[in-house]
Formats: sequence, structure tokens, C-alpha cells
Amino acid sequence: MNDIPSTPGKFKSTLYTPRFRFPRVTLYTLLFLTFVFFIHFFLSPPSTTAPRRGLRDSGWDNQVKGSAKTRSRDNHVVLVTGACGFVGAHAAASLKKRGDGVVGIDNFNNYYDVRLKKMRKLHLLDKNGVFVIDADINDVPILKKVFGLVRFTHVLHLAAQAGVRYAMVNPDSYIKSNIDGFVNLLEIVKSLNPQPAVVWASSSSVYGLNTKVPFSEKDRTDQPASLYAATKKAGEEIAHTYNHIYGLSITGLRFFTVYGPWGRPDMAYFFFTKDILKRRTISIFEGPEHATVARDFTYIDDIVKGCLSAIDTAKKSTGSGGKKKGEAQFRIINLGNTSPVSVNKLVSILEKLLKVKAKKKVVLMPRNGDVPFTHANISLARKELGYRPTTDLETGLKKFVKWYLDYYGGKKKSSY
Ligand SMILES: O=C(O)[C@H]1O[C@H](OP(=O)(O)OP(=O)(O)OC[C@H]2O[C@@H](n3ccc(=O)[nH]c3=O)[C@H](O)[C@@H]2O)[C@H](O)[C@@H](O)[C@H]1O
Repeated sequence: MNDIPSTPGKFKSTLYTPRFRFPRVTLYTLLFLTFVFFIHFFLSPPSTTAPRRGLRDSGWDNQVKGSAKTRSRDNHVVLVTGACGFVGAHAAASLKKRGDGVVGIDNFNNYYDVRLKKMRKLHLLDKNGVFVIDADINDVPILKKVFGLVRFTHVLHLAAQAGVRYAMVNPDSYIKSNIDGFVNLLEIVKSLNPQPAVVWASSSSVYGLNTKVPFSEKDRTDQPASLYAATKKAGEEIAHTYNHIYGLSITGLRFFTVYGPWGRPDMAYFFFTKDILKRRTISIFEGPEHATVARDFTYIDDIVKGCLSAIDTAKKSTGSGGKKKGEAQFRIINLGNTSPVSVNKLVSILEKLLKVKAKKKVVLMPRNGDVPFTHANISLARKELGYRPTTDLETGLKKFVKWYLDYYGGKKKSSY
């Protein structure tokens, strides 16, 4: 009976009920803020610059998952970094064509013509259903998001700052991509469960001033001639550390001067072609005492076969969540052509294919990171990967020139 109010409207209770009243000013402020919030939320136009590319893109997750779907019995799901680079685009397309799940990532930097990277994406990747995330490998949140969306079995790490001579112009970019970026990627990969196996691009340039030919993986690689080479060599040591501490399965492939259709415009065979067609003088390097400068030019299709086979023969990583559970595979393998060709010969093949006589000047090789000679011993690649390069320079350049003329044929007035 005690609870029945004695007077209508009043509760007689022993419980203390605080009577709270907003001060008038606070109430008005709250009402005003709520009004502003609703106006902003419902009426403001959608932002055109997401705070971090991709993270707020609602279509992105599904595209990544779709692209990662595998049709092969091996169930390989591969993240390809540098997917719109020369080797990356070809490798990602080949993986997808054979039924692997493939997701690409590329930062589309402007080291060379970005349009070429976009055209590789269009012609080699979009066409084959490879989705490419526009992001840098130093972007931790993006990488974490991608690895959270998809359980990759392999990472084919081809993103890098390439080119030996440019290292004197922009040294920082080599550290950012080839060291920071690589470590960043490995840091994330090592903490995954399960950890994917890593296959990545090292370089013939690690042989530096080595004079013992052909270059074998056992030869010394402690005399780099360029910062590019030094960062690739550092990459090999870093890879070893992550293999040793965390049980990551890692294969480093030492590529020897890769060339072919959709190639890199900073490479000699590419800009020689352009300059010969434009009747500009090209410089042919020679060593001291007129020594011939030569390269073990390797055709892109052979390199791609080597990459795919490295993925297929990669053993599983043994660690998980950052803890090593046993010894893991660690490999470093040359991917070359085993038949060096002089730069002079390269030019004479181009002259024949282009039907234009080159204007040449022979100059002493500048001290800018170049080495006089490369020649791969590929015994290990044969044994480990069943690698057998089949394209000689003349055949490969023929395919390159055909592509070049098709690609640039319609762009006569552009300044490519
Ligand atoms: O195997 C690698 O790991 C590297 O291969 C490639 O480097 P390189 O083998 O040096 O190719 P590239 O520059 O095309 O010069 C070819 C030849 O032309 C000579 N050369 C060059 C320029 C010039 O003006 N004149 C000239 O004679 C020059 O002296 C050389 O003999 C990649 O760029 C590099 O990123 C890396 O992947």
C-alpha cells in the first residue's frame, strides 16, 4: 500500500529517484549538434578521396575474393606484387590462365610511362580476370586487409625499383621498395597462419664484379656495382633471416636481363628500338681496351615458366603466427639464357628487324652501375625447376619488335 500515491500524480516511494534536468543551454547545444550531424550525414555528397585507397571501397572486397578463386587442382592462390610491371603482368596472366587464383597489387609509380603499366593491366590482366589493387607494398593496412580477405598459398613478389643506372639518380626509391617494402611484406607474411610460400625476384646484378663465368649461385656476390644490386643482395640476406627465424619458405630468382613484349622502356633493347626508329644516335658501351659488353638476355616467356615452376616446387612454410615450427625451404636460383650476346649484336639484330641503320657511337662504359658481362649457369634451375629456356635473342626480339610496332604504331605523334 505504501507504493500507492497518496496524491494523484505523485509516487510515494522510499527509493530515491534523482530528478535530472538538462540546463537549457546544454539542451540547445545537443539539439543543434544532432541537427548538424543529420544534415552532414544525409545531405553531404560522397567523398571522392577515400582516406586510404581501397579501404572504404565497398566493391573492392568482392573483386579481390573473386579474383582469388582457383580453378586448378593445385588450389594455388597467389598474390602477385608489382602485377603491372613487365614480369608481373606476364606472370599474373599466366597463373590465372592455368587456373590459379590470382590477386595483383601495384603502386603504378612513374619511374617510367604509367600508361604502359595501365595498358598491361588492360590487355594482360583485366582480360584474364586478374584484379589489381592500386596500392604500395609499404601500405600496412592495405596489405593486412588483403591477407585478411584471402588465404594466399603463395606470394610472387615482383614489386621493386628496377634499373641499375637510375640508382644514382634516385637512391632513396631503391631503399623504399627493395628493402623497406620487402621487409614490410615479409613481416606480414610471417605472422599469418598458415604462412604462404614466397617466390621473389632477385637479380643477376648481385654477381657485380664477379669475373668467374658462367655465374653460379655458389659464386661470390659481395661486390655489387650498383645500389640496385646492393639492395637485391640485401634482399637475399633479409629473405634468409625470415626463413631462418620464422620458417618461411622462400625462393629468390636471379633474373638475367629480361626482355620481350610489354617490356620496360628504361632498358637498352627498348630505348634503342625507339631511338633507331627516330634516327637518333645510340651509345654502345664498351669496356676498357675495347672489351665487349654483353648480356645473357632472357626472354620473358622463359622467365615466366621459371616463376611458375618455382611456385609449383615451393615447399610449404613451416611456421605460423610468427613462430617457426621447423626448417623451411630456402632457395636462390639463376634464371638466365646461358648464351650471352654482345650489345653490338643486339643492335645489329634490331637494325635488321626494324630495317633501319642505327646511328651509333661507341663509348667507354660509364661508371654508373653497369657490369661488363653476365652469363648464367642454370644447372640448379634445371634440377630444381625443370627450367629450359627455349628462346634465342633473335627470335625474342622479333616478337618484341612486332609488339612495339603494333603498340606504338598508332601513336606516331605522342611523346612516348
Ligand atoms: O639482369 C638484371 O638483373 C638486370 O637487367 C637489366 O639491367 P641490364 O642488364 O644492365 O640491362 P640494360 O639496362 O637494358 O642494358 C643492357 C646492356 O646494354 C648496355 N647499354 C645500356 C645503355 C646504353 O645506353 N648503352 C649500352 O650499351 C648495358 O651496358 C648492358 O650491357 C635491368 O635493367 C635491371 O633492372 C636488372 O633486372
